[in-house]
Amino acid sequence: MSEPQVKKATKVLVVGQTGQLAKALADAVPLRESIEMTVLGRPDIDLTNPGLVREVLKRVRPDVVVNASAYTAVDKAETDHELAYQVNAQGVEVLAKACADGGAQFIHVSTDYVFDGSGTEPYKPEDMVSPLGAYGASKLKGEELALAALASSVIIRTSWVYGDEGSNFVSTMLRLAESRDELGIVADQLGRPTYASDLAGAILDIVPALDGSQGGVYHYSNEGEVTSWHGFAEAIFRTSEEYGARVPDTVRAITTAEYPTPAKRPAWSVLDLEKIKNVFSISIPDWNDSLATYFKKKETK
Ligand SMILES: NC(=O)C1=CN([C@@H]2O[C@H](COP(=O)(O)OP(=O)(O)OC[C@H]3O[C@@H](n4cnc5c(N)ncnc54)[C@H](OP(=O)(O)O)[C@@H]3O)[C@@H](O)[C@H]2O)C=CC1
Ligand SMILES: Cc1cn([C@H]2C[C@H](O)[C@@H](COP(=O)(O)OP(=O)(O)O[C@H]3O[C@@H](C)C(=O)[C@@H](O)[C@H]3O)O2)c(=O)[nH]c1=O
Ligand SMILES: [Mg+2]
Repeated sequence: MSEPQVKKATKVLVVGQTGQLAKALADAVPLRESIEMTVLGRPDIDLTNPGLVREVLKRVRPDVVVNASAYTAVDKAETDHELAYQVNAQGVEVLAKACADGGAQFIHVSTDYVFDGSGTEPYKPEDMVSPLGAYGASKLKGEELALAALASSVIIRTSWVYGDEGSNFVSTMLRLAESRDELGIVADQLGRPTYASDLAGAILDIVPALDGSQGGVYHYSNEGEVTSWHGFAEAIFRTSEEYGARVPDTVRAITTAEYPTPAKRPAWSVLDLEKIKNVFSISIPDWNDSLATYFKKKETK
């Protein structure tokens, strides 16, 4: 007589405890019986400390590592190249190598800012990359180093991420609206936002499907109409007003030239989502619906 088959849970190590995506992953995991998750951040794991990274992986012995940590300060990276590269490039290589040594799969998150924004069609994962700033360049290097160290690495580029917690464009808009009557928001940078909970859900769908053959670059954002930061701000205020929040009288559409920043940002960063949907059979919510979910969740907190 054969023993009953008990399928072992997949052991996932998430790197980046305090970040938006890491928190969304931790929030989502209780819904997934087949996943056993450990979430670690600094000081317990630090991508700038290779010895510590290797030690943690040897101790935890994960089946899958999800890197949700990064140097994400886009403007600061312009004057802080060194640290941005240490975390987003070298640190990722160390992590990918440690995965290779320990026989773990690696899911790494990257960004739309690897593109220069001169495109006119949604960017496919294989389209030409040419980052405009140090953050994007450091993230691109991280992608390359991860794939070179471990060819089965699944790199997920995403865009305009906002989570329930943490600092992001949505929380910035809500904060500014408390005190400002007028805002000027760039209307000539186009893309689509990503709700961190949706990305976390997709990652947890992908985890049990990994078999070592899916290595490469994928794109994930929310679905829906292409918008601009200005369009996104308008949608944020439309919804926040329904929940009784103070909103600015005027949300002006401005040009990038009218909002100078240290780092250049792509004018077009719309991601084509076909590959991730097809390879992993996932469906992706519309960003307007996810924004509504974000506010609904906020209200019940
Ligand atoms: N936010 C966005 O709009 C977008 C993000 N992405 C990518 O998505 C991923 C998740 O981003 P998001 O959740 O928004 O990021 P956050 O900025 O919210 O969080 C970043 C996390 O990285 C950690 N971290 C920074 N440096 C190190 C280090 N040396 N060692 C270990 N951990 C470190 C931070 O920890 P600590 O608290 O200790 O500083 C923090 O927990 C990143 O790869 C990012 O590049 C891609 C597109 C858009
Ligand atoms: C606060 C503010 C911003 N902006 C503009 C600046 C910028 O072009 C745009 C968005 O501002 P943020 O500071 O949120 O943008 P930024 O930090 O560049 O967001 C990026 O973060 C990294 C980590 C990524 O990987 C990207 O996908 C993207 O989400 O809005 C205004 O026009 N008016 C304003 O009042
Ligand atoms: Mg930012």
